[in-house]
Amino acid sequence: MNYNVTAIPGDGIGPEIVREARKVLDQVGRVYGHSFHYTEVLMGGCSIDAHGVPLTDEALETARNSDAVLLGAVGGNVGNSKWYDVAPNLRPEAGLLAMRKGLGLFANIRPAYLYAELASACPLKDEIIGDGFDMVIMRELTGGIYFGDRWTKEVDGVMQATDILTYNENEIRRIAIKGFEIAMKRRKKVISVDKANVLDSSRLWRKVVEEVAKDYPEVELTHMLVDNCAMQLVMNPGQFDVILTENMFGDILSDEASMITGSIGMLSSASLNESKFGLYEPSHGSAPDIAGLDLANPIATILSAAMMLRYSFDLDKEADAVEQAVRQVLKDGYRTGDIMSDGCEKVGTTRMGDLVAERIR
Ligand SMILES: NC(=O)c1ccc[n+]([C@@H]2O[C@H](COP(=O)([O-])OP(=O)(O)OC[C@H]3O[C@@H](n4cnc5c(N)ncnc54)[C@H](O)[C@@H]3O)[C@@H](O)[C@H]2O)c1
Ligand SMILES: CC(C)[C@H](C(=O)O)[C@@H](O)C(=O)O
Ligand SMILES: [Mg+2]
Repeated sequence: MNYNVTAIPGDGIGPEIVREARKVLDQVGRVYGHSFHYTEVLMGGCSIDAHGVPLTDEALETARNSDAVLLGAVGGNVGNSKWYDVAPNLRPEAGLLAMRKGLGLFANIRPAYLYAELASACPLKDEIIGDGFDMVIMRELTGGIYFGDRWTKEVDGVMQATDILTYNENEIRRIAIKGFEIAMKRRKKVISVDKANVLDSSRLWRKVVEEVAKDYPEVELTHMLVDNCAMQLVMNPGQFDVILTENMFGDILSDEASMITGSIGMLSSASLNESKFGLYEPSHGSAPDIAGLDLANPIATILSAAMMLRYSFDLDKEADAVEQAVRQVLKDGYRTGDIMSDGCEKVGTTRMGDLVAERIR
């Protein structure tokens, strides 16, 4: 089969990690008889430099008309990049948010799994790691505080900034359904994370999630406050199967979950709409501190490409092959710097991509 993929390298380490994910996809194509055709578009800081905006209408249309999108990352050094001090809609990250919203990608799936080989890269103690953990964070991606009204103004001589957090019941219901559906294919446990002791939006969240739960009697639903969840993730990560949560809580908790897998360079992600269309990107950012140095771990992006094969193209065998190849590289003792441990061989971004591609069977 032929698949049309919009490739968005973006900024910082983006071009390096997307190049490696494409290398692996191309090898999948050779071994399994598929062809992946890529159209590259600009998004983020590089688009600001070229076109004056972080995402052009043409780039969004190219993405919309393709079968799936593969993204590296966007953005510069927060606080001191040339793209920082501009209007909110002209920042690199605004390109990504516009793409998520424009393509209706409301369901963000971020799996956090501890490979046995990376146990020593996990900052938690052995007794906490126990038999490891295998969880999925189901994050709402097109609502909440990211997309509410915002303004900065002076009131009585004092600067004030406001960001509004709104959810409606339909937005909550559709992500809750996705969360329960994915739980049905896993260990049938949903922990819904909110701040219902303080926020009205969280109270509505809890109510709607409970309504949806009635359609999934086999799934065990519990609620957890977000501050407790942040603590439980490092105290007993094995208790989580599916974490269902809103946009900003999911952003924060997924970075925390990534670190206990060994490195943020390991956490893949899929952002899906109502159908099979999706945008696939690592959970991490553009890592400007290591850009261009062949230091970035490409595994999160490679595993995101595996998610693309599984969720958008229904190529389960091929997705398994990519995940198995990553596991084999780790078993064979190769590590990028972020997951390095004693007795392993340290490799750079390019070599890590080669090693995974070579192991596609
Ligand atoms: N989806 C995205 O495009 C996305 C996601 C998060 C952050 N960002 C943007 O990225 C920029 C930098 O943000 P940040 O520094 O807070 O987060 P970051 O994830 O880019 O980096 C945090 C730390 O993790 C390291 N790191 C990240 N990815 C790595 C990898 N693959 N291999 C090895 N080390 C890795 C970095 O070197 C850095 O030390 C900002 O402009 C931010 O807005 C973009
Ligand atoms: C870059 C930023 C807008 C983005 C987010 O907050 O969603 C990132 O942190 C992520 O996790 O994908
Ligand atoms: Mg994030």
